[in-house]
Amino acid sequence: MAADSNSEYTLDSVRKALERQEDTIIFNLIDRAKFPLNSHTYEQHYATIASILNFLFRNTEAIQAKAGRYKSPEENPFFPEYLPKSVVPDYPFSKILHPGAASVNINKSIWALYFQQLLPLLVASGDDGNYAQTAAADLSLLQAISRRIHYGKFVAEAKFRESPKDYEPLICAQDKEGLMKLLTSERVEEMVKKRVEKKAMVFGQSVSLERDDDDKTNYKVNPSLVYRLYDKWVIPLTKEVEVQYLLRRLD
Ligand SMILES: C=C(O[C@@H]1C=C(C(=O)O)C=C[C@H]1O)C(=O)O
Repeated sequence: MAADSNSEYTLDSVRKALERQEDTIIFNLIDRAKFPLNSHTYEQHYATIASILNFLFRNTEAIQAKAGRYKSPEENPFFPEYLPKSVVPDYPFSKILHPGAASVNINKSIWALYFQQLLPLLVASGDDGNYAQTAAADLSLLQAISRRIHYGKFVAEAKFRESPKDYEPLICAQDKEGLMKLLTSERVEEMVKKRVEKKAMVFGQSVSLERDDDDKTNYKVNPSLVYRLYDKWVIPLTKEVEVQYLLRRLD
């Protein structure tokens, strides 16, 4: 989002940015689902690297860090302990978030959920030998999911600015449950889940030039899985980021 000025920064503008990120996540789900599980990608078969995934992920993050990716407050690395310094000048991003935002990074939880719970539901079993391409698809999808979840920092800041007097007492009391209750909007959550399910139907349908009606039964990714992805992981983890950010907001 990188609002050009704080005046453009509202809960509505943040929600519009979250909506736009849905497209990126769904197309990355479609891309990963092109490959079977390709478990070889994740196993240690080589003396010099932990796995093809690990090798590609750490080196890609390192290159992207040198190009300045993680200077953006919207980006959070999976392996921050291995990142080289950026070689490009800093971009003057709007100072929207409280400095404590930099210490909020739940990518280790996202990584575990992705490989233990989501991936087995997303892909077919099997091996087609495309291990580097599979790892690249995992990387892109994990970065898209992580970006969306950590956008919770911007959501939380917008909510705090809208009603600081509601949030300050809960932050002072470090009341996680109270903060979670105050920031939750079940109406918005249900709308988000239904919208991503519908997008999965639209983006994932097979388009035919021979038939007038496109095939609306064979989707590239199961729309109900996308609903479940948001319901069980993306939304709860976004709210966890919101709470963690708010707990530090008055530091
Ligand atoms: C992101 C927000 O905060 C919470 C998380 C939501 C989500 O992850 O989609 C939606 C509504 C809220 O419960 C929001 O209010 O828009």
